Amino acid sequence: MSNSIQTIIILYASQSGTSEYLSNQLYENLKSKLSSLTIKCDSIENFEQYLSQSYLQHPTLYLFVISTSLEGSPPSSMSDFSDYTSTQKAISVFTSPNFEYSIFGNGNSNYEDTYQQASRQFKELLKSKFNRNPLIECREGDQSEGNVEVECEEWETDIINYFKSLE
Ligand SMILES: Cc1cc2nc3c(=O)[nH]c(=O)nc-3n(C[C@H](O)[C@H](O)[C@H](O)COP(=O)(O)O)c2cc1C
Repeated sequence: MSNSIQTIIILYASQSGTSEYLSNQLYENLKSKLSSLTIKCDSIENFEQYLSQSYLQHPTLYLFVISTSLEGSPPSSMSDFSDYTSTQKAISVFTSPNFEYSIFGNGNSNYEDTYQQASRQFKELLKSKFNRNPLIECREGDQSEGNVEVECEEWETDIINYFKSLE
């Protein structure tokens, strides 16, 4: 299934703009390097528009870019999505054979106990509850290591290489 992906949807959860910025850069770069695909980029607030059966009639790759915020919580823009993950609708989306995903986590390891908590919780949910593995290896950027942009660029390279390898 996954080799016929025609659509990539980037959904970002950002509190103060870093993940939004990374997502917009990713969007521009993927559009120019994977020009035959349909690519969209939006805040995770608008998830319902994209996690829909109309998109999932065909294999679709969802790229989640998720920051961890205060005390390990997800950004406020992700709260409706977090509620949604325990609904019946979400079960049909996350178990759809056309749902493919990867996750980029954005955090700061100075917050030792809650480092990357928001992205890791979502990753764990997809694995343990829905038995789904990422199509492309998930990556994380650590602000305290100053490697957020580099890691995100590596992730972008992995994504591009995946599609180029199918050509
Ligand atoms: C008030 C505050 C609390 C934070 N708490 C955490 C945390 O618990 N765990 C973590 O990994 N990063 C934490 N961070 C780091 C953010 O994830 C990091 O700054 C990220 O780049 C913010 O992304 P955003 O601009 O997309 O919201 C925190 C940052 C701030 C400003």
